[in-house]
Amino acid sequence: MEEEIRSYIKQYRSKCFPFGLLNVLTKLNVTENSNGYLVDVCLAFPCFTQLKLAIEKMAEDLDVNLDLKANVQVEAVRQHNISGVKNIIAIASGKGGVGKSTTAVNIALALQEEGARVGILDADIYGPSIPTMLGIGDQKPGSEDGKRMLPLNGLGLSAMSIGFLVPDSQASIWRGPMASTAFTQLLNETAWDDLDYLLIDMPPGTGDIQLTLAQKVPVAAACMITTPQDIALIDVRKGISMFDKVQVPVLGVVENMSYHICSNCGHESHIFGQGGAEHLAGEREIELLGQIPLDLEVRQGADHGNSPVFADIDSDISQIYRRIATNIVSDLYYQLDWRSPATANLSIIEE
Ligand SMILES: Nc1ncnc2c1ncn2[C@@H]1O[C@H](COP(=O)(O)OP(=O)(O)OP(=O)(O)O)[C@@H](O)[C@H]1O
Repeated sequence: MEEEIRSYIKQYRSKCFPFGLLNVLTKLNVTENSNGYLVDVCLAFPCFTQLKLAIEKMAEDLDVNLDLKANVQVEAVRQHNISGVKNIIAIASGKGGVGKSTTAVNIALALQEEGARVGILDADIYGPSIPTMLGIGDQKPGSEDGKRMLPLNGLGLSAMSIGFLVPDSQASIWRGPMASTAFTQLLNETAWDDLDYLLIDMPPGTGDIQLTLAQKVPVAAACMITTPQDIALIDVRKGISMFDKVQVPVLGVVENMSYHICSNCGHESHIFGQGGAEHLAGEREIELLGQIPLDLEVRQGADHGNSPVFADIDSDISQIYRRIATNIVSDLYYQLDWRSPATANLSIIEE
């Protein structure tokens, strides 16, 4: 039976494991136990939900009782000198107010649920909202060595924001160079603690500040957030071009406020339009990473520092964020070893 289990794992394929489940395992031990068999694995990226589905299917197909033990060991896809962080992912939007910060927080929480160590850095110098969204707006970071700040912890995430350090009114008068210096200081002078992923909540827009950040920070990849509205999609195209310019791969686009489901009758309405992000993804050959509904609990969570992803990991909305989070990190794993300029070992010859 041990051999049957191993060969099942080798041939198991799904959207999350297109090259087989074995391809993403850095450890696989199968041993008999009192219940049946124990499958003990180590994953190369966080995807507990998809792994559990695979193991459940295997137990059914092989008609055997299986226990699962899993952990995650993520590698850096790009070399850099930010200590305590393996992979930096920029969460960006062209237009303001599309729900970028809310989505960044919920994706970070979903990644955490899927088995990763995750941090979030609020680069929105002019309107830092991460402290409020994580319910830690009234806290101040300390320091152990007098040199680097300790990140604060909100809903299990390591977090740093200019909002912890200076009043909003002070940061809002900073000019471009001052704002980007403040941000790079925040990134470099925080004692990040062995994070698999640091998500950067980028300031909205595609101006000089955003360009400088994209250039200065060793970002492994970017992920764009948009609403289905034409005006947001126009700006997100500019954002993608900006990342192209600085050779940061854009993994895909997340459509936020994609639809709304009426809590009384279940009718689905497309308040901000329909099909826009899908069209954009096709046009720019990037992935549509997922579609998030306009949801009351998402809004309440963001306002009160308690996300629905944290409150109920099995709810429908949690599953949507978890799927998006897994799509992002699996893309990073499968694609970036050859797409990232820092790790590329292919040369493309134009004919
Ligand atoms: N899926 C959603 N469902 C309901 N409300 C949402 C959703 N996403 C975001 N919101 C709400 O929309 C508002 C704007 O969200 P958020 O602050 O995340 O946007 P942003 O793009 O980061 O803004 P800014 O450009 O100012 O940084 C917030 O009140 C948030 O609660």
